[in-house]
Amino acid sequence: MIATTPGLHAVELAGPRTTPLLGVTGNYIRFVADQLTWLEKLSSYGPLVPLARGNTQHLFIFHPDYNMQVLSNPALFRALELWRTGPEDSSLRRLWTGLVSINGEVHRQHRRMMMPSFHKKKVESYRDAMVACIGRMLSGWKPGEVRDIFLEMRQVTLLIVTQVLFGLEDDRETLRMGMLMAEWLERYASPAVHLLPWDKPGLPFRRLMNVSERGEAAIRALIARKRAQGADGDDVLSMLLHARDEEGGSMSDAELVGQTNILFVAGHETTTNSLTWTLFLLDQHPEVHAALVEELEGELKGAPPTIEQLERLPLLDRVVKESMRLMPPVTTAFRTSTAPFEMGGHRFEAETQLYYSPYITHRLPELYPEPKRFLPERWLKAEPPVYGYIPFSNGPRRCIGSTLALLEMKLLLSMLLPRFRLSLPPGTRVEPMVRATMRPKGGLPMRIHTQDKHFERPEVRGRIRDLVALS
Ligand code: HEM
Repeated sequence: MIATTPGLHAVELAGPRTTPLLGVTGNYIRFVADQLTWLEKLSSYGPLVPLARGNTQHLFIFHPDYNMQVLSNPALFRALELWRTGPEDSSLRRLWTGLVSINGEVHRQHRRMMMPSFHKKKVESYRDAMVACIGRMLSGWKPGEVRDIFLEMRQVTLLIVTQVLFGLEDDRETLRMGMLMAEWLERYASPAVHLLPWDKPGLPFRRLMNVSERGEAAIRALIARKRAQGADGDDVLSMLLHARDEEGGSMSDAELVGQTNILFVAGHETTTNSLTWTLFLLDQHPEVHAALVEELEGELKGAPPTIEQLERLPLLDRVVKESMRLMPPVTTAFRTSTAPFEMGGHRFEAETQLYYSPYITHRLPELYPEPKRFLPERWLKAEPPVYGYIPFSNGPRRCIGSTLALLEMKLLLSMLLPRFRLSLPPGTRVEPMVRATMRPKGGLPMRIHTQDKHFERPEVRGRIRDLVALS
C-alpha cells in the first residue's frame, strides 16, 4: 500500500507550476507535445500528481493501487467520451464511436457481442491467415537491404488486422482499405486537430473530416457487400453482422461502422510499435537475441510455429513480456470521474480527468528493480500486482484484442528471427515519441542479413538512451 497524508487537501498535492500566461492549458499543451518528458517530470512528484499545482481537475496516477481503484470501477471512472470529437451527425463522430469510447450498458452489451470474435480458440483460427501475411512480407526481403522496420511492421499488421476484421482476400484491396484507415488515425492523432478543432478550409480538422467521410463510405460499402454475400465469413465484421444482444437486438450500421473502425485503430498501431521496439531491443541485447534464435531453431526447425509449439517457447514469451513492460505502446490512457471520490487520502470532484500510465507504472523501481534495463529473465521470478503490469490495461475494459496481438507478435518473431538478423546501422538516432502510441520518430532503419548469428550491439544515439539502459 502507498503511504498517504490524511486530511491533506487535494489542492495541496505537489505538482508542476502552471505555464506563464497559458495556465493549466499551457501544461496540457506541453504534455501533448512531449508526453514522455512530461510523464517523467510528473512522476518525480509522487504516485498521485495534478497536471498543475493547485489544479485537481487533471490528475495523474502511477501506483498499482490507484490503477486498480480506477480501472476496476468503470461506472465511477468512465472512458473519455469527449474524445468523440466532431459534429453530432458526422462521419468523424461515428468512426470514433466504438468500444474504447462508449460507456455503461451499451459498452457492456457491445463488448459481450464482440467477445466471441476474440476468444482464444477463435483467435487461434486466424493463425494460417497470419502466417501467410508474414510469409509474404519476409519473402520480399533481400539480405543487404536497409528497410524501415516500423513501416514493414505497419504494413504487415495492417494486412493482418484488415483480413481478420474484414475478411478481404485480395491483398491490394486489403492494403487500400488499411491505408485509408491508417491515414484516418494519423490525422486523428495529430495534436493540431485537437488544438484547433474547427472545420474550416485549410485547417487539419477539415482534412480529418474529409478522410472520415471516405473511411465511413468504404466501411459501409463493405458492410453492404458482406450482407449481400450472406456474411458467412470467419472475419469479425461478418460475426458482428450476426451478433445479437440478450434481447435479440443487433448493431445498427452506424454502430458497426464505429466498432470496426475502433477495432482497426486500436489493433494496428499498437502491435506495429510493440514489434518494432522488440526488434530494436533484441538488436541491442546480443545475448538475449542469440538465446532466442537458438530456442526458435530448436523447437521449430525452420517451419512456422503451430499453436502448440508457441506454448513451448518460454524465452519468446519473456522477451515479448519484457519488451511490453519497457516500451509499452500505450503510454497513457484516460478516464473521467462521474461523482466525487477519494484517493490517497484526498477528495476529488466529479468530472476529474484521470490519466493512468503503463509507461510510468512499468518503471516503478519497487516493482521492477533496474527498471530501465531490458531483462527478460526478470519474468522467471517477477510477480507484479495485477495492476502493476498493464500493457493491455486491466479490469472490465482490458484490451479485447490482447490474445490476437500476442499471437500475431509471437508468430512474426518466430518466423522472422530464424531467417533474418536485423541490425541498426551504427550511429542511428532513435527518438521515441508518442502520437496516440509510442513509436520511433521518423521510423527505424535496419539492415537485413541472413541469420548468420553475428550478434553485435551497434551503437545508437538519441533519446532512446534516456529511456532504456544500453551498455
Ligand atoms: C500490442 C498490441 C496492443 C496493445 C499494447 C493494446 C493496448 C490496449 C490498452 C492499454 C487498452 C486500454 C485503453 C484504455 O484504458 O482506454 C486497450 C483497449 C482496447 N484494445 Fe487493445 N492493444 C493492443 C492490440 C489490440 C488489438 C489487436 C485489438 C483488436 C483488433 C485491440 C482492441 C482494443 C479495444 C477494442 C479496446 C477497448 C476495450 C474496452 O474499452 O472495452 N487492441 N488496448
